[in-house]
Amino acid sequence: MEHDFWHQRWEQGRIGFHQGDINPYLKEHWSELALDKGSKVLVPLCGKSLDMLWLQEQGYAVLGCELSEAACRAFFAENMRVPELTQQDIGPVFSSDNITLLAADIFTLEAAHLADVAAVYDRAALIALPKTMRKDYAQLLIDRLPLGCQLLLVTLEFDADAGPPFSVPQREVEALFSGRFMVERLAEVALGGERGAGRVEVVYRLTEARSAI
Ligand SMILES: C[S@@+](CC[C@H](N)C(=O)[O-])C[C@H]1O[C@@H](n2cnc3c(N)ncnc32)[C@H](O)[C@@H]1O
Repeated sequence: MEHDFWHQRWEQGRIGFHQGDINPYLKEHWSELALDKGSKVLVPLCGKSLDMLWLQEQGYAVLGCELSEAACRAFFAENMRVPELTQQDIGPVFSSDNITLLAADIFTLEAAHLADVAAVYDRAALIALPKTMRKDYAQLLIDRLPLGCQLLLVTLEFDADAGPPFSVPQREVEALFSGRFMVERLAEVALGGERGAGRVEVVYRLTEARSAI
């Protein structure tokens, strides 16, 4: 997906992916990672997701990465926070109350940017990317996340190739991540309604495979 595609979506307010409430799978399954409070959680392709507020309220430090600077600004403005703004090598960085958003292309992140990350929360990140980018994204996480990292991943499955969002079946999740992580399917929920019919949301936990430790 080209950067312009996403910048236009934000400029035009075509952000149907944004949820006005906390993601129910996050609330239900986050505790299954058994992550120590105070740990740092990476939220890739974070948009202005309210899930970041929930994670912070649970006692975690949040590191979001989002291409759109407008989305980063909207996150803080809409949640009544005035962030500190600094410029880093990869782009502007907004921080307030243990939430740091990097307004940057995820593919420019180096291991140093991800130091101390203990877990990743991916909702609508992997499935936002076309196939070749999904490979690069998974490889980036495999190569650059610190040892012992875990992921909570929410995907969509449906019978079509077009996107975003893209359908990412379990066999692809396994192929993408099994080089480092053990993939467990925690839950699946068939969506209803006109937009959801035929779509299944799937929640995975990815933990470091024994052989990688
Ligand atoms: C489908 S939205 C999901 C946003 C968020 N995860 C949520 O649940 O609301 C995908 C987001 O990824 C951002 N994005 C797309 N490509 C990106 C990239 N290469 N690096 C960082 N962010 C990117 C887009 O601007 C968009 O906000």
